[in-house]
Amino acid sequence: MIKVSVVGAKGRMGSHVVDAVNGAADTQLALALDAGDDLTAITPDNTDVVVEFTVPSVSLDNVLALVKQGVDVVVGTTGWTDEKLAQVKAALAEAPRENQAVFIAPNFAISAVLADHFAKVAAPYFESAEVIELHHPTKVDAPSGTAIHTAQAIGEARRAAGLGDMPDATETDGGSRGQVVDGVHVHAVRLRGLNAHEEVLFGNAGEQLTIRADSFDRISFMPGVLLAVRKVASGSFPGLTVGLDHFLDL
Ligand SMILES: NC(=O)c1ccc[n+]([C@@H]2O[C@H](COP(=O)([O-])OP(=O)(O)OC[C@H]3O[C@@H](n4cnc5c(N)ncnc54)[C@H](O)[C@@H]3O)[C@@H](O)[C@H]2O)c1
Ligand SMILES: O=C(O)C1=N[C@H](C(=O)O)CCC1
Repeated sequence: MIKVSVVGAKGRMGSHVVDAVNGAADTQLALALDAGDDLTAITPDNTDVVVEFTVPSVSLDNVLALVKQGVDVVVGTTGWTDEKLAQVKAALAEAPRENQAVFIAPNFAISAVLADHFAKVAAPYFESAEVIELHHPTKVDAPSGTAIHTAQAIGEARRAAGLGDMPDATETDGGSRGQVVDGVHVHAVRLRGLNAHEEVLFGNAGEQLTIRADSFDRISFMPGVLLAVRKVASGSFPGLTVGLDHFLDL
């Protein structure tokens, strides 16, 4: 049995994770903590893997504290930058247990992970690419972590293919062209009724490719969360790993 503690357990995602951990045959819930609870209650004695779904403003501190406490961490919270990731790597280098692991996924839904993968494959073949992410209006960050990840992957694939800047004659922009991430324009929609959705648009003269992923319900993230818990608990992924694609045979 893998002993799993959940941090952010009362949140929209955390509460689903508690149910998923309780429902799986090979995982058991250790502690379910939320804001105001004492993170030091989590120890290697009671917990194999912590699942962290909180808010971008606190996630880094939680992860650094948990690494110091000697437990492996699976993180779904967004807001990760290269600088924050470097802090996690540094903490892991000083971790009390050998081969400790932190796994961070911008998105645990298979549809989103595949959309990201297909976008990477498509990117070298198109002159233009833009990302539109659409989410529920209670989301606190924009653009989504997933959209940033997708845009960075497209930017990297374009650079590797020797592609230059995208065509764009815009001279005046009050914000309508979105945020530019790694040379890719990213647009964020917040709409009551939505959950988590992403569209990647690719264009050439006379043609367009659209890749779209729709997560209608938060249960769509749970198989990915459990997969990450199992992979991390197996001890085969020491150090920092970012992206569920590392656990899939893509
Ligand atoms: N990776 C993915 O697949 C995925 C999917 C959905 C959401 N997310 C991300 O997960 C995060 C959480 O989303 P949500 O919709 O569950 O948000 P939410 O606001 O519903 O839940 C966040 C929870 O964290 C708790 N919290 C705040 N500060 C805390 C602290 N210091 N210690 C412990 N708990 C604390 C809050 O009380 C709340 O219960 C966001 O960053 C979101 O973008 C990621
Ligand atoms: O609901 C959210 O908030 C989501 N956040 C992640 C992101 O920002 O990419 C994943 C999708 C859902």
